[in-house]
Formats: sequence, structure tokens, C-alpha cells
Amino acid sequence: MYNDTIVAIATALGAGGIGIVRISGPDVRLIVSQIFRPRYAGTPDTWASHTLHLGGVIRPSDGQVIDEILLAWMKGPRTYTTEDVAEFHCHGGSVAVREVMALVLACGARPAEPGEFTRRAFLGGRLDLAQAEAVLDVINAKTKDGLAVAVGQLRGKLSERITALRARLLPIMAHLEAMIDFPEEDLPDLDIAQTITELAAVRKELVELIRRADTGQVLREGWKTVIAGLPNVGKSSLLNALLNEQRAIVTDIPGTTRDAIEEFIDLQGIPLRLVDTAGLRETDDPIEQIGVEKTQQYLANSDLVLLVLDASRPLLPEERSLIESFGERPMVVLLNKFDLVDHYDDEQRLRDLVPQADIVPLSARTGWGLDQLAEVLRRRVFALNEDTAMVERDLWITRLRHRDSLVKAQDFLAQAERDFRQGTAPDFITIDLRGAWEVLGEITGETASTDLLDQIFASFCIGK
Ligand SMILES: Nc1nc2c(c(=O)[nH]1)N(C=O)[C@@H](CNc1ccc(C(=O)N[C@@H](CCC(=O)O)C(=O)O)cc1)CN2
Ligand SMILES: Nc1nc2c(ncn2[C@@H]2O[C@H](COP(=O)(O)OP(=O)(O)OP(=O)(O)O)[C@@H](O)[C@H]2O)c(=O)[nH]1
Ligand SMILES: [Mg+2]
Repeated sequence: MYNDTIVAIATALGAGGIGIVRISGPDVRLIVSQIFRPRYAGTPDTWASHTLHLGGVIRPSDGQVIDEILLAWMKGPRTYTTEDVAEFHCHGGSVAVREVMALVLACGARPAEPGEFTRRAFLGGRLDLAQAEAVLDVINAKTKDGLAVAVGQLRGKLSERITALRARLLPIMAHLEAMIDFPEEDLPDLDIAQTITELAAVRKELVELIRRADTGQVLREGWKTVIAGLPNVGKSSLLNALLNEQRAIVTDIPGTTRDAIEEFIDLQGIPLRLVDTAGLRETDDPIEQIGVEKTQQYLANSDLVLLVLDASRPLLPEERSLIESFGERPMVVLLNKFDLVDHYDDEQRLRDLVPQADIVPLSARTGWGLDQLAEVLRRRVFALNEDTAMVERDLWITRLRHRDSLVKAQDFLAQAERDFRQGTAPDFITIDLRGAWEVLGEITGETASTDLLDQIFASFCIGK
């Protein structure tokens, strides 16, 4: 428990129906009784927990009524933070909430740090670390699938699985440690074959979760998708067509786009972080050169390249070498301007050049072919999992942090399996099993350091 009371504006500032100031900590009762005058009877000491009270927020110095509000009273420990919590539900707009916040500060509360309410929920044992991270993912969810995955984790889906996997390691660890601690005792022998089978089974579950982590990350963050190609092939037109808005300037002058333009889109449920880039070419224009360098940087960091070609002309040598420079990276080749032609002669040459790519004919001008593009992307995102209805049902690893821990755990277990096979001494095997146990515990936060917690909660918004 903390000895200070924190306060934050919990809603976005600006026009809106309601604005909420939330406080949590030991002085909540005191603060409420100092600045809130209920229309009807009672005080925090007589109200039932989780009740709403109409009343005025009063400035104690001059008795001025700041706003007429609903006060939500929640009595610890059965609250979000596990402490006493009150929420001042003010009228929306920024002045009333700011005034109420100032009054609360004057009563001795201090401004909450980013994520501090959720951090208190974690430290109070109401949420584990994976659930706390999921709170952030719910807020930042990009699509309804992303939301479903985040809410699943908030409700403990990931945590339950990790806890269950750890629990399976426990009896093996206990047995080994008993052998180490009491070598003289007549302990029942560990069934080596059965232990190896069990470890392999646990490891298989880890591998399966890791395998789908790429999809999970796309669900959470969107797919970093770079639209690239030579100048004037219709990259910006494609961005505009996908966004359904004239976002980027389109002209028939090659070299129109200089700066990269990044936009998030929900393309029929597929979260894309789309980047329109400057067309790639040798140029003497210093501004365009910078643009081309930027394009290269975006390409280097992309998850997927949408390579745009002009279908109304043959594949150019520059395009050939461009494609070759992309190597094996995931790519969809778009034959744009298909409204001008009825076939494309170089399709076979393209297929030989980039066997991993999908090739989609389309027209950014008319919108023809965009549905097929969406279909191709959907198939790629869920390449690992054909049935997209699985999203809500299944567990997805959506964070690199979780993936890293799983990879480490699976390495430890693989080592333990090898050791068992080779008859290595229990003292050594137990180190690997402990390692697996600990790195899995980092996911749920049982074994997380203060630094890690600082790092995670720093990425939260204030008031959460
Ligand atoms: N006004 C408001 N809306 C909100 C939140 C909030 O804090 N305030 N939340 C904040 O993120 C989310 C809801 N999450 C919450 C989770 C637990 C408790 C809570 O008080 N839990 C207690 C008591 C439950 C009960 O008695 O019914 C508990 O679980 O013990 C409150 C909100 C979204 N909406
Ligand atoms: N007929 C036809 N014209 C198109 C299509 N897509 C784009 N164009 C035209 O092609 C020209 C170039 O389009 P942009 O979208 O600016 O091309 P870009 O690839 O972004 O060009 P840079 O920014 O210079 O690299 C414009 O005149 C567009 O109207 C299409 O599908 N069909
Ligand atoms: Mg452009």
C-alpha cells in the first residue's frame, strides 16, 4: 500500500459529454469530504461501495460551486487499484475537470504517473503483468480482432496458459531438487522417459505460441506495409484508394511524393500501417534524394512490401533490379493501371523473379481489384491459421516481450531434455528448468524487475 493519493484526468480533454477526474489512495475519503457536497445524505463513510452520488464540487476557500457532478465512490480493497477510489464525473470540456483536478491537488494528492492506477492494480494483485499490458492494448486496439485479442488477455487468457505451463514444470523441479538435497534418501526414481515426454509436450505448446506470434503482433500493432515502386506508377493513388480519401498529392509528374506518408487503415479487418513513399529513382534533386533515402529506410523496417508496377508498360530493367534487391522479403506485386489494358505480358517473368510474391492486378483509379488485394492480405496475415473465426477463441502472443520469454523458455527446456537423455547430473538440469520457470514468470510478472515494470508502465497514458 502507498501512503500517497494520486489524481489524474481519466478522459480525453476537449468537448465531450462527461470528463472524469479519478483519485486513488488513502486520502480519498478525506478529499471527497472536503470538496464534495452531496445533494442528499451521506459521506464516504456511510455510502455503500460502488455507488453514484449527485452533488456539487465546492472550493473550500470561498464556497464557490465548481461544477455539478456525479461522484462515483468505490471502497478498497475491491476496486480497480485495490485502494479507495473516487471519480468526479464532471461535465465535459476542459475547464471543469482542470478545476476539479486543481482542487484535489490542493487537498494534498499528487498527479499520477503514466499507468500508475494500473500499476497499483498490479502491485495490489488485481491484475498480473500480462493483464496490465493488455489494458494498454485494449485502449490502443486498431481493429475489432485486435480488441478481441486484447480483451481476452485482460481477462487472463494468456496468464492462465502461462501459469498452467509453469505448473507442469514444478513437480519435475521438485523431484530433482529433492534428489540434490537428500542424495542419501531412498527417493522414488524419476521416470526419465516420462519426464522427457512431459518436457517435450510443454515445449511443443511454447513452440506453437511462438509460431503464431507474428500474426499476434500484426493483430496488435498492424502490419508495417510499405508502398514502393518507380515514380508515377500510382503509389499515392493506391494509398488514397485504400484510405478512401485524397490524402496524398497525385499528379502525372514523376517525383510528386517526396516525404513518406504514414497512415493506419483497417482494411476489412486487416490492420495496416501503410506508408506511401517517394518513387525510387536516381535523381539530382536534393529533396527527392532525401525522400528516396527515407523510402529505403522504411523498406528496411517493413513487414510487407506492396510493390507497384505500371501494368500498361513492360517490366523495366530498373524494376527488375529493384525486385532483386528486395530478395526474399514478403511482397505483393500490384499491377496497377489495369483499367488501361486487358492483359500483362510479363507476369511469368515476375513469377520467376519473386516466387514468394502474390501478384494482384488492380486499378487505383477505378478501385477494381482492391477487394482481391484485401483477400490476399487477409490470407497472408492468417497464413498460419486459415480460420479467422479463431481470433476470438485463440490465444495470440502479441508482444515481443512475451515472445522473447517464450523463446528463452523453450531453449531452456530443449537443453533440459538433452541433459536428461545424456544422463547429466540433476544439479545441472535443475538450472535449466529453473531458467524456464523464471523466464515464463516474467510474462505474468512474478519474476519481473522494477526496471521492467518502469519500462512497461511508462508507455501508458496518464490517467490509466
Ligand atoms: N468509470 C470507470 N469506467 C471504467 C473504468 C474505471 O475505472 N472507471 N475502468 C478502469 O480501467 C474499466 C473497467 N474496469 C474496472 C475493473 C474493476 C473495477 C472494480 O472496482 N473492481 C472491484 C469491484 C467489482 C464489483 O464490486 O463489482 C473488484 O474487482 O474487486 C472497476 C473498473 C473501464 N471503465
Ligand atoms: N489509368 C490509370 N491511371 C492511374 C492509376 N493510378 C494512378 N494513375 C495515374 O498515374 C499518375 C501518377 O499517380 P501517382 O499516384 O501520383 O503516382 P506515384 O507512384 O505516387 O508517383 P510518385 O509520387 O511520383 O512516385 C497520375 O496521373 C494518376 O492519376 C490507375 O489505376 N489507372
Ligand atoms: Mg506519390
